[in-house]
Amino acid sequence: MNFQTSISYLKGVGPSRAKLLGKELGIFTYADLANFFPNRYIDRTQFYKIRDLQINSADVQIVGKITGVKSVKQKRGSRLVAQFVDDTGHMELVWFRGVKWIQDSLKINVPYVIFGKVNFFNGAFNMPHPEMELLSDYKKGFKISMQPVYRSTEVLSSRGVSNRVMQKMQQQLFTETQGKFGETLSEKLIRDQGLISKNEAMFNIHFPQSQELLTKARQRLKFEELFFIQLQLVVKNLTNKRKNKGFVFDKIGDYFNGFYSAYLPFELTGAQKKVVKEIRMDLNTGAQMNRLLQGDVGSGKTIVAVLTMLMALDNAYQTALIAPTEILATQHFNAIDELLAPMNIKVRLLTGSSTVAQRRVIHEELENGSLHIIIGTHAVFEDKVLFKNLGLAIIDEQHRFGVAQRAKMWMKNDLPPHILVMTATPIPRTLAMSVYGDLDISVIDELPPGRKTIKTIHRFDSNRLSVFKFIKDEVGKGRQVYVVYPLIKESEQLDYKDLMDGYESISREFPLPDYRISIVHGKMKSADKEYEMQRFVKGETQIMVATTVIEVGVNVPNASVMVIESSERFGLSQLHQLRGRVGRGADQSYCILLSGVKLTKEAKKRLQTMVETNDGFKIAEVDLELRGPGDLMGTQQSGVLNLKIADIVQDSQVVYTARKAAIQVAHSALGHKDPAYKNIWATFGEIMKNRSIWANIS
Ligand SMILES: Nc1ncnc2c1ncn2[C@@H]1O[C@H](COP(=O)(O)OP(=O)(O)OP(=O)(O)O)[C@@H](O)[C@H]1O
Repeated sequence: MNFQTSISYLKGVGPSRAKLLGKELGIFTYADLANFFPNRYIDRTQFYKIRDLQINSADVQIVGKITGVKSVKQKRGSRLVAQFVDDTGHMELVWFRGVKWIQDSLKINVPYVIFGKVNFFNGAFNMPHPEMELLSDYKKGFKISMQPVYRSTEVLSSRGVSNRVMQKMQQQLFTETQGKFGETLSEKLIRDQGLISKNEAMFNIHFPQSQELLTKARQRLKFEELFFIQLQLVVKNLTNKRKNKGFVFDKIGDYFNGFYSAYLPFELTGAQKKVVKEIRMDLNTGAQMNRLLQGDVGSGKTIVAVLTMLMALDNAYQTALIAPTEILATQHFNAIDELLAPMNIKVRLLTGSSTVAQRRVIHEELENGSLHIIIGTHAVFEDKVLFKNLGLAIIDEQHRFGVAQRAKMWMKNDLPPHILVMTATPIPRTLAMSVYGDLDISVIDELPPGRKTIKTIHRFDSNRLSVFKFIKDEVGKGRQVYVVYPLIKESEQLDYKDLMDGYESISREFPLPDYRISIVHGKMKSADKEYEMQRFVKGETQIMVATTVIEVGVNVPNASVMVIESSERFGLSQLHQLRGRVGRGADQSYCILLSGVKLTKEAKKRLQTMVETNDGFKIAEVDLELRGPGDLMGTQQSGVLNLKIADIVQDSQVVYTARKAAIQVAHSALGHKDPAYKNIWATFGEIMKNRSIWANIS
């Protein structure tokens, strides 16, 4: 027997229960069972007397005997009622399910320990479906000061795996294995982090000997869990650096210097400079860059992208910039083309709407190398698109591109291009560390100077007229305004109706010829969308009515008001992204959140957070608290976050320390003399399976 042995061999389990455990709880082996931790504990140090019972007392434990059992017919089926007594009084135990089976198994006049919730009915106390065990068995079990409660056993208790059965299986496991798990952390790490040993932690998590030991057990297991996640990510990052050789961009030449000295439209912020430096260092190491660039909305990522492209150009390499939507790709193209206009650099746009003739030219120029920068959507990923020498791929908005697509970029050349992923959706640091821990991360944590904080106001729908009045005043001052409607897949039709109704009422309120209105939504042809967008960008229209297609990246500095309709239906990061469409110029900007009066607790918190802060990272933290990490990152990455005991929000401090420790251990493993680590890169999977090996490294 070892910990990889099938659970069906554990005494008392057998094939059919093993199947149930596997299917419902993912427990296949001894190790799986041992790592199936309780999710809460009940104090079972206390024993009650029947005399002291009160109505609705929960978690009551009593020692007594059954004096008689009868089954009572009721409308449907029957219920089983047992008389239960101790030396102070009597009460009833009641069952509504499994009557026959329970009736046969109950023993009369033998001491039991019963546990459960107490009700009062027909002048007597009763306990429905008590957990019960013969006192003699109870005394034989492991001593514990708190009773563990295992997740999901409620669902399975009617199928033979009650909490009590789960506890018994754990006891059996600890008896058979003597609870010898093998240490997975080094002595030094255990000492430095003030942890208890693996065996002690595992025992106390299932059989807490005291509150103090339980706390320590949880600490130890949380650290271990986060440590091994970080270790995997850190090793993956180091492995990639070794394995994925990259182009060496060692020249900073005329393109970069020429642009920087003559055409940079503004002084870079300190944060932008820092990030450019980080990227420059990456490009020069001989390894492929895999860097995530996080910057809040409007923090100025575009210029960083441009400077990186110029580094590629100075070393005679091409660049591809890929955006998730056509609007965004077009906008990037316009911005970058304009920035680079005075330079002798060829930039082109490739999207789903590019014509066959345009594509032909682009394909040709990319292949012969005369095209320096291609900006586009997924169309750039197509197999037909070949590059002469793609040296850099910049990917905007990581969330919307699968990692597979990222990998596909690599196949376009002998060596993979350097990769810079940009995201305007701030991710809390702990989450970024856990999900993107294999990437290097840069953060632009400073906004360009002179930005005025956007004033955010929450108003109920009934105040719409005063909001219209406000819009009129702003438009009167020459500003432009967005009015955004939600578009949720499930109620798409209704949403479109809301949008069109809204458009109509705004058209009535803001009539021609004084006002001109654009409308953009997902059902329009992309050429029409583009046309409407451009009218707004050029200032030909003053109001833009839209769905969330404008969520990311749209840059119209003259727009100073963002009105969000039904704002209670948006997620926090979406609200923040939308708000980021204003406040991009020198004027005071406003975000008005309209909502109904009835708000859920969470919706209230979201709107309140928006009113209180403009800081994307703070907003991301609240979002993480409200939604949990799985939801935040989408199912795609939730695997990494499928944590057994740690919690990325609550245990953020542990994430930091675990990462620090993992970096140290990974580097030590690299320099380790033992042959087991010699080729750590190749054998990592094996070393992860047998985690005890890591206990030898510090
Ligand atoms: N250092 C700077 N000083 C002054 N203005 C700047 C600076 N950096 C960027 N800007 C300006 O700030 C605005 C926002 O920059 P940019 O579009 O690059 O933001 P972003 O990070 O891409 O934001 P988003 O993700 O919201 O599009 C642009 O108008 C840009 O010209």
